[in-house]
Amino acid sequence: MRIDVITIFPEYLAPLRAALLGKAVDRGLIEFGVHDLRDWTHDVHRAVDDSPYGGGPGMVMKPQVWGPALTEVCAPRPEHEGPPTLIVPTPAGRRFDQRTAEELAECPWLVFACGRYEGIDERVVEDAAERMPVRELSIGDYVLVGGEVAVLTMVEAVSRLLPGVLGNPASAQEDSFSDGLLEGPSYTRPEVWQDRPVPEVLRSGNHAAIRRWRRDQSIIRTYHRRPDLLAALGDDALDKHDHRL
Ligand SMILES: Nc1c(O)cccc1[N+](=O)[O-]
Repeated sequence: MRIDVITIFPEYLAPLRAALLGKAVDRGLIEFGVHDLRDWTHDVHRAVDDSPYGGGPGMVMKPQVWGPALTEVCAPRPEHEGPPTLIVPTPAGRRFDQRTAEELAECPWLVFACGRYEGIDERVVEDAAERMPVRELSIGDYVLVGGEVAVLTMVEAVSRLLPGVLGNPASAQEDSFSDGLLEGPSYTRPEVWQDRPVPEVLRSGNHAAIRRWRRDQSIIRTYHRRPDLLAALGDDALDKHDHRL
């Protein structure tokens, strides 16, 4: 997979080359390109924004800067048959969740456009959508200063699903949300800590009972913390177990 990021703060994306992702890059599983949006400015102040039409607070990012940047960064590449998928992190986007991460993990080439201030002139996305798939995505209902943190979040959630990136591929299948439920509690040694024992079933060696206990704990935790996820699952997904919530 190739991932390009366009931003006015390239240094914000340094974590992409650290730890797990850095190893994936070293092993050729992911190719990163980080681009400074100001490289496509033409004035002495290297301005990337201007005041909004219609008035209002804040500034809007200029189409005359974003347009050429996207044209160049998204230009056809010999190693890719088609155009990239353009991802625009925005509080006004559709929710980015595990299913979205799974969909994006199937894309051979992603380009992330990091907006700042009040966002990017709407015509930039309209124009890009005539040449490539565009997805405006939100990682949550809160206000950030820009899209860079959202890009780091999405890139990690997507990259860990790529074959070979995680040491144990099974963990990508068993973690929270992979089956629509929250992950239940986890324990490790010692057997007793602060007079708190590890649940006996986990030490029983009875793998069927352990699977059942873990499933019940996931359902109970999801019921108390994220009932919206349970509602989305529907009854048939929960009928496998006789459980007490
Ligand atoms: N929430 C937010 C924001 O305030 C600014 C850029 C991106 C996002 N987001 O992806 O959720």
